[in-house]
Amino acid sequence: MGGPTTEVQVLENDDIKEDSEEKTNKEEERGMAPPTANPIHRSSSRPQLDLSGAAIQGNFEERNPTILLPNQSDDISHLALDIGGSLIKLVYFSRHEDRSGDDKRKMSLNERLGVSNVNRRSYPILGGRLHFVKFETTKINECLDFIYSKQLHRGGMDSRCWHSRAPANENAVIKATGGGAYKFTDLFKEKLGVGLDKEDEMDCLVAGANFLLKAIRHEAFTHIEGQKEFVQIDHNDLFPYLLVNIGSGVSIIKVDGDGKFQRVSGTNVGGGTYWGLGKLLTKCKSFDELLELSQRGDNRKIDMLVGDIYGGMEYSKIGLSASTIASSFGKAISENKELEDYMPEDISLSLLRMISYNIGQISYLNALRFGLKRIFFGGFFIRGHAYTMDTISFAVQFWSKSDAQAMFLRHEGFLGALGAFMSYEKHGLDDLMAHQLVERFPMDTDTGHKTLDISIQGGLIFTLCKMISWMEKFVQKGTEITAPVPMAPPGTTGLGGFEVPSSKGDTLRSDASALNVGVLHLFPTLEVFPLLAYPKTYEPNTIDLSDHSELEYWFTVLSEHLPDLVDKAVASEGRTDDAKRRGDAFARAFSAHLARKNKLRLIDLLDHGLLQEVPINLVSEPGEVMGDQRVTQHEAEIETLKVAANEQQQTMRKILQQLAALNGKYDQMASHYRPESSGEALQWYCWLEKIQGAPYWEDFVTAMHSRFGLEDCFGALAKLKQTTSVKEYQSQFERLANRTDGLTDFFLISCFVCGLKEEIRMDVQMFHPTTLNAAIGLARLQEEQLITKCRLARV
Ligand SMILES: Nc1ncnc2c1ncn2[C@@H]1O[C@H](COP(=O)(O)OP(=O)(O)O)[C@@H](O)[C@H]1O
Ligand SMILES: CC(C)(COP(=O)(O)O)[C@@H](O)C(=O)NCCC(=O)O
Repeated sequence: MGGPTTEVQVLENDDIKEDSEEKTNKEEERGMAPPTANPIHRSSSRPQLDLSGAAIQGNFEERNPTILLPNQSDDISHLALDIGGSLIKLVYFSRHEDRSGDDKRKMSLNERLGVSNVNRRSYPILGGRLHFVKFETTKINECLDFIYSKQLHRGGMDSRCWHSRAPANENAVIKATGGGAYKFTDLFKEKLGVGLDKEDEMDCLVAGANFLLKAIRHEAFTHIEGQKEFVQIDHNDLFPYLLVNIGSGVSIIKVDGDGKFQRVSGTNVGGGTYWGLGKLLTKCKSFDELLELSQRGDNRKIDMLVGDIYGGMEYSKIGLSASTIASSFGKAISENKELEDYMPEDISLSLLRMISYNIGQISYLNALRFGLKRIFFGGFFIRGHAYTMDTISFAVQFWSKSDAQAMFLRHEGFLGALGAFMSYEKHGLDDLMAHQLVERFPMDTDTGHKTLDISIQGGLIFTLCKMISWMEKFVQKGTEITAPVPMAPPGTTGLGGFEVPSSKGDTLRSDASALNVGVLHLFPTLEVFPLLAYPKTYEPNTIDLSDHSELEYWFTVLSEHLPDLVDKAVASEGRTDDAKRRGDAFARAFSAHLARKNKLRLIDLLDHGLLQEVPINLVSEPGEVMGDQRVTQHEAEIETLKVAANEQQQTMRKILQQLAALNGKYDQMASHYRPESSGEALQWYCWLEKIQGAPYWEDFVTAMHSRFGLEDCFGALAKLKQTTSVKEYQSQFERLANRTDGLTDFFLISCFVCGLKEEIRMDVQMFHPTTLNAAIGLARLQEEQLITKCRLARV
């Protein structure tokens, strides 16, 4: 891999194109310092960063997945950098509104209905994501171009539009850590017109690791003999631990708390050594190429084993089997061979094993010094590579006799950059109370709104789409919850023997993965409106808000007095930090709720918990035995959707009743799909309810379909099978997919791949495509190969 060294997790080509087009219109010269801007500034009134409820967005296999910040209300425009010896790491925040590519097609509900969010100014519901991007340090200009094209140094594209006439800020700074923060200060000033506000590298590594370990579920995992298992971290029992950051060099840090740590050791044999030596010895052009080579290598061709020294025997007295490596690269001295006589594959594997094992061993010895049992490994040397992790784990396990455990982090290389990002707000992580706020006020991951609230306002098809998309997320959540969380120490694998490991990391997963399966927290609680004086005797349905002026009145009262209300609530709890945080979260959730002002009863305005808790244990796990058949992941998902849909009947009934109250919304929806049906839908629904009562969801959808002839695109999509060429299948699939809305990429890819002919599907599945385009491309490739094979066979 010579060229594609830039690995961007979320960037889509369209984005680059679009951004740079806009840019060339506005700026004449590429790479010049910007004349005007809304730069990231340093001021005491800087908007607050809210990391509460942070959760990974992406499937379990994805590395460096984006992190959702569902409760981020202030419009922050943070970008932070870690400029290391080998790579530059960027972490930046984007709001949900900052849509790109596909998202732009999907209008927000309010846009569709022409409703403006009146509360936005006082309590904007933003939410957003943390993005993770990396570049080679030697190609720093690409990084500068990226920042420039996205205007990240000025707070992102949107802010530029809003404030394009704002004067330049001479003191604009970006938080940066790593050696490059010193080395490249002038370059950043010259090219982007911003200063680099330097943060200590070790401080940042520790802050980033603590954040991930405390606040992000499914971040840490063990990797033993090819088996990856997530580790549940107990926030209250995290410290002390050993943090080993394997970057160009290796830093070994004993972490005792937030901001409490000591760099206890390090080694200069690290990632830079593997990449540097490997490049010289194999002539590889990129790190990934070197890593890929190792997957086909056999280190015994070049490593000297105990058996080579002991004439095929083991040295059992000191516990060394014949296959134990006695000396890495040792065979090269005793054989009359030149470098060219060795396979680059074998050299790469031997080197990788030597360095990984050595780091694992040194790390354990340091853990032993301080009596630590848990060692977390970060840094981009690891690159999520199975063999590297297995080797490190093996070394720790072997030398500690299974007493210590090696664990890895999904955001392995971004610890420093995350720490720098967090240094914009230097608050302790103990403040965060991870997951708490989001559980109280669950947000929709795409919109930042409460999950089902948004569905209630929408047209029915939109609601249906949202439900399905929501249920997919629910499935994901359910799987997370029901998945076993191993805490037991790993077993031993043998007596010092280091056979050629079975797993060399079969496929090197691309970093540029952008699966969009979010994590929702589905535990809303029904609570009495906080400031009711006499909750027990309050009869909520006394005021009918079908009178528009009544509605306006109550709406104004509730929204205008929201700040006072929150203030009183916070004061009633002694203005503690916790009370303030909860007050703020309540205000945001409640203002979103009020934005749905087409409510008829006061109770609806006051009630911000429509959803009842959904029983999670109904979710079937992939691979679970159903009757005689093991269901595939996809089938399990569909099954789960059905189960979840049935479980939702009661809730759906409520929602449908409310939908009926939203005068004309049915008609909007129906006319959208069949213009001539305008005006009929509400009438039809009233009649339906009259003859059979509020319908169950499935009955309703069926009735709706037969009455208005709406196509069940979702069902059809899930059932669609390839019968002719991939091209034809692709067209059919796209036709149906175009008529749906709100389906996640994960669902679409899964449907597409499952519908492929078996001989094509198997190969496509092997590559775990992370975008629909990739899946289509792979399917076509596989089809071509099959055709060629057939042709050749005939010849
Ligand atoms: N695409 C890549 N290009 C170069 N090195 C990479 C790449 N991916 C992983 N690495 C490995 O990661 C190491 C750098 O890790 P990192 O944590 O970024 O450290 P640093 O801060 O020193 O740059 C490199 O020395 C190399 O071993
Ligand atoms: C100097 C460094 C902290 C720089 O960090 P890096 O860019 O490698 O991530 C690191 O390379 C290191 O800790 N090297 C090991 C030096 C030693 O202890 O021998």
